[in-house]
Amino acid sequence: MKGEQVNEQSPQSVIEGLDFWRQLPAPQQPSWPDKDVLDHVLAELAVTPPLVFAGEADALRARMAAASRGEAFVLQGGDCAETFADATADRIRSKIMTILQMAVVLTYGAALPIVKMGRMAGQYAKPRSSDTEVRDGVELPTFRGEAVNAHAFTPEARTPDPWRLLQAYHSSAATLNLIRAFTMGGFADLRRVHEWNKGFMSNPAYKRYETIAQEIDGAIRFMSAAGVDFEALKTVDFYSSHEALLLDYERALTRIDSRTGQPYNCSAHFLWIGERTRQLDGAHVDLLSRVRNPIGVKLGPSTSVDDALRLAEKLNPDGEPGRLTFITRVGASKIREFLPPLLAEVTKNAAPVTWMCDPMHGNTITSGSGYKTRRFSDILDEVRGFFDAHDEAGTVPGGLHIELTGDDVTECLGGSEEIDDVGLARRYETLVDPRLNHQQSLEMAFAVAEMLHT
Ligand SMILES: O=C[C@H](O)[C@H](O)COP(=O)(O)O
Ligand SMILES: C=C(OP(=O)(O)O)C(=O)O
Ligand SMILES: [Mn+2]
Repeated sequence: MKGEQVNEQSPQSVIEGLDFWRQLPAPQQPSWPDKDVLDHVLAELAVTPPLVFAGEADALRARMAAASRGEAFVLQGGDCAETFADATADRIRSKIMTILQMAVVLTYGAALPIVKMGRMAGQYAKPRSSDTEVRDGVELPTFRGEAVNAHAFTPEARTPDPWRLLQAYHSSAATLNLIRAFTMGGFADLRRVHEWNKGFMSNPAYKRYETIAQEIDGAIRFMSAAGVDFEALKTVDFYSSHEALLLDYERALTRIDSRTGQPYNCSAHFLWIGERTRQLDGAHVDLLSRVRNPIGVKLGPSTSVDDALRLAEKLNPDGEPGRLTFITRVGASKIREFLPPLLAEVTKNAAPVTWMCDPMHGNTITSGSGYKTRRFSDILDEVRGFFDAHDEAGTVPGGLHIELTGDDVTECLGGSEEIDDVGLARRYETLVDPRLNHQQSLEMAFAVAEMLHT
């Protein structure tokens, strides 16, 4: 079949192969009402400048390979669903601050460099459990992320609009521009990030992390006294990522690298395939099998060992280090049974993968008051189960994938500030899944640092 063979292809058949997914089942795609408008928008997108440079994706692949060997640890975090309205300087800054602050704590806990990656600058499309939502007897299409439709519960808002794809591109570009400015322009200075962490620790609610906070402070003082060049620690590498869900968009942003002649998805450095779209013979796996970026696949509780092995074979046939990350997301109650056989068999039969833990998506519950939420304690428990399983298997826990925001929202239950069911109503803002707020995110970093440090 045309375009089926991935390796050893002529440049023309490589390009043709990038459209092979169109012949395959593609779940979770919007029902665009006007195909002509869609085609017009896709043609515009196809000639936009790439958002990332292929060489940056290569650099990230090398960092992910380091994480697979235990020489680095990945922190990937951001909103479940970014919104256009929140692509403001303040909101982007506080998300970056949160991730940088967590990274400093984790650097100390893991005694490893932290690979920093945002679910940012492109996380505008959502897979959903149901195609429609019913409120008071009215049924409308479900909200699928702002690249597709709007959240308001009206027929107009919920009708997919292809122009939103272009808006998602521009919003991603603006976000990435600011991320690059913040992380390269002095804002990320280690001493400054450390001062922010001291501000967090001044809250008595976090007293239990005092020992580790003092140790970090001591380490920074030591570095200073020893004459470490803090100027070199003023900038950080920060990578973008999102779920590669909308295949028309992802295809339009897939470009041939002028250096190598190879295809790269230039919408983000790292793309992942979601739990609902990881079918081995499906369109999502096919398209991502053909680009050179480092990629991830979410693995939920129904994943068999065979599924994982076949995904590894299809997505990383050359066994390239750092190419493939498995992001497990099974829930605190299942992780200790789920992970050991998977780790054993993948380690024995597949090329090395980077293992990450998403402790969010397997722990979603509905609170008594009706909010979609997660318990901080369940989230931490899944992370603990992830580390324990790797410890026992002798494999490497490569990183964490977290839904978080830099704002003071109230979407997840618990944490030392003890957000309870009533408290959720105070500031519940997410359009899809509940996020750790700024404080809960930092608390999580301290708790994980303790796990890693002992
Ligand atoms: O973010 C992940 C999924 O899109 C989300 O959990 C789906 O949620 P739903 O079950 O409310 O559709
Ligand atoms: C859709 C998501 O996750 P999953 O595919 O693991 O359900 C997500 O990361 O927001
Ligand atoms: Mn989510």
